[in-house]
Amino acid sequence: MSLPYRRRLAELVAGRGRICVGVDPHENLVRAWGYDFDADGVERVARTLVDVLGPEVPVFKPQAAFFECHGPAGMAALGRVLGDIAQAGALSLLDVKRGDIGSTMSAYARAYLSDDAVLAADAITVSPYLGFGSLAPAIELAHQTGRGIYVLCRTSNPEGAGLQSAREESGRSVAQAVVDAARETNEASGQDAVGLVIGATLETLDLDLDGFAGSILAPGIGSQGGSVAQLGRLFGRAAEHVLPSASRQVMKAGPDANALRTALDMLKGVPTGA
Ligand SMILES: O=C(O)c1cc(=O)[nH]c(=O)n1[C@@H]1O[C@H](COP(=O)(O)O)[C@@H](O)[C@H]1O
Repeated sequence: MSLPYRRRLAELVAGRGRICVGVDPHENLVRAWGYDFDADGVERVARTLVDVLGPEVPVFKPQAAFFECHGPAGMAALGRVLGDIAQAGALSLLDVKRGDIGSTMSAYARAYLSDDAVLAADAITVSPYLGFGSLAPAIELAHQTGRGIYVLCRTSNPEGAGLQSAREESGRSVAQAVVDAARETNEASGQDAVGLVIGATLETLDLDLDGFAGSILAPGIGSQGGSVAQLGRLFGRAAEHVLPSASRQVMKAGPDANALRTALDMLKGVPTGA
């Protein structure tokens, strides 16, 4: 087993800064970079991005959807992108948002979190809305292989609030139940392999994150209106665990390498909140 994900992340963030760059080759972006929107175009954009920014970025988050929509050729391209990320010494957080009954979840876990997986990543995004307990096979494999999972908690999109802020009979919100289950899992394992996804677009934090020591992915920077400068105010003491994530905000600067580096520099410098 390699070092636990949380520890590898902390070491990389200490050296490269606290930022996650999303690899989301949208059709309009791929065309603006001068390519057709096919498996080849998506691969060129993604691999150029990783090639240019690789040494300065601790975590890349490829969005699987943009590769999956090109079928087997797109999936093969995704495999090469994951390989490039590893070559650059960065971590790959594959955004697949998987979630299913436990027996099926174990196959998804095997697809991304086992050492011999074709699409092995350092971490994946998962959905807890079939019940946090249904994620157990992914959590178990992540612990075994030193990988991580990020559990959707309070997402950046406006449609998420109704479901995620709904209350249990006890009065606790559904999203808070996710936080509590993640915290308990981390405390029991001592690995902090379970992270949370909490959107940078939230007006206020309607969650108690005290004692949560896993990584908190905060997508929604830039194109969705969130800003790195606001994260200290939004997350307070938990800000030290926050990994802000931006995709289009960086990628739209390409394909010029200097422009990509400038866009990345503008995103770095997250307040610690400590
Ligand atoms: O899990 C995610 O990464 C995610 C969660 C969330 O709450 N909101 C969210 O936007 N995302 C993903 O983060 C990326 C956002 O892209 P940009 O808006 O271009 O930075 C997309 O790949 C989304 O699927």
